[in-house]
Amino acid sequence: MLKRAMFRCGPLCSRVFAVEFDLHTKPLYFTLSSSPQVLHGDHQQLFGDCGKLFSLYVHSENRIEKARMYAEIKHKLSTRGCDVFEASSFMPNVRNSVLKGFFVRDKSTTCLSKEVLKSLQQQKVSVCVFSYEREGQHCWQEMWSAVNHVEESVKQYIKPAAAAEHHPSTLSISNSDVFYCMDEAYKVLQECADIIPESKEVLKLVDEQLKTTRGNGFPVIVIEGLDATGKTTLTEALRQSLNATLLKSPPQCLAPFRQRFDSEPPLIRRAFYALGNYITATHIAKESLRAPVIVDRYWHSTAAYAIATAVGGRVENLPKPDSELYVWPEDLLQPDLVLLLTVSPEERVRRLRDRGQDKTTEEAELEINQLFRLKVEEAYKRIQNPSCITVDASPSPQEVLKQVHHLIRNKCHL
Ligand SMILES: Nc1ncnc2c1ncn2[C@@H]1O[C@H](COP(=O)(O)OP(=O)(O)OP(=O)(O)O)[C@@H](O)[C@H]1O
Ligand SMILES: Nc1ccn([C@H]2C[C@H](O)[C@@H](COP(=O)(O)O)O2)c(=O)n1
Repeated sequence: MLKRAMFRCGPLCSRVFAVEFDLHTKPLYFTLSSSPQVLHGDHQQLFGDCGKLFSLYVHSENRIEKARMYAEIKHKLSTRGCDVFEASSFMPNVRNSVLKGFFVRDKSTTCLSKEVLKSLQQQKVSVCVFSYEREGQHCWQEMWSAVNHVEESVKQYIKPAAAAEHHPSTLSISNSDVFYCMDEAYKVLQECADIIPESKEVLKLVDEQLKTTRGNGFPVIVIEGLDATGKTTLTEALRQSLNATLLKSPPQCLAPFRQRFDSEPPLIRRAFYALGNYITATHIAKESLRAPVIVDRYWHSTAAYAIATAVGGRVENLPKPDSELYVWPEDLLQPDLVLLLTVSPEERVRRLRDRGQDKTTEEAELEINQLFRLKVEEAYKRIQNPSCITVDASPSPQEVLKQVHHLIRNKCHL
């Protein structure tokens, strides 16, 4: 079964592998060769360091199963005290050719990872073990099995490869992390209906919404931004000052299901948020006939967070600014104006602290989160049609409101 799945993904020798060895640089790329290849620099550091080195890849024809298994492995490995690097194998420029996995380095004397590997071996996971020959400075991989430890004696040598033009994760974002039409997100929840009963309730709520097209009504203004940038404060002030209707995405009717879907892997979680936007869209269409509408988060949030999560490491790994991945879904109601609130990282932390965020979460605001925030903000800015206008939200709430009124007057003639 495993071999058949791997065969379908293309022969190993034609695939490129990428390991997120250092989040601040490009992934480390390599291919497989039948002859030994001398390793230098980062390749030598990854493959030549002490400790046992493994790679794990999930194979399943069922995308829901695959996504959940991947998340489960990630969780299992993160609690074992090993070094875990996200990895992928792909065919250059071939969409949906990506297999996601991990590199695991276990430096413990008790071989903590072994137990995890054994439990995974029963599942649709391929495990390779790496061996490094110090004198010849080369490394090879072999398939691993819980019984024999090395299943096949065929050695495949690591051969450094040039960096791919586009980060491999960008090959699988469309309709896995970001959904470009409602039907694609709908299908995901249909596929998980048996294992996540709440999916049926969400789909029922989607079905109940009338398919609406927007008439010539009042302006629709979306307020976007990272958490604690002041969206709630501003949207409430706008509601009062413009006599507007305030909506949110996800809408209130999905609130009882949000926690459930937040605990699911990106494929399922993002499909849930995507459907939330379509429900909010029908509310926008209706309410904008009566008054201006202010929306707290919408598609920009769904796409920006999804892209920033899917793409590992640094901002440079994001899809290029002209990528089709930033294009607004054709079947989703468009707002008239999208404003992106930004504040400095220091000011955000201050606001989070003042809001009473607990110490643990605050402490989690470390560099890795800083990288993530930079990617979310950059992805927000790259989204097209409609693109967003950045608003410096550092001044006082009154000042921010004044700036925003000015923009709304100019852009929406309100
Ligand atoms: N312009 C401002 N200057 C100083 N503090 C502000 C400003 N706007 C909001 N705050 C404060 O910052 C904190 C976060 O604001 P708010 O809840 O409006 O942000 P948010 O973007 O809605 O956050 P989240 O997305 O996490 O719900 C609150 O304590 C709020 O009182
Ligand atoms: N339309 C939306 C709204 C929210 N999200 C996701 C993105 C973040 O993970 C999280 C932030 O929401 P908050 O904590 O501010 O309520 O929810 C989304 O994907 N799409």
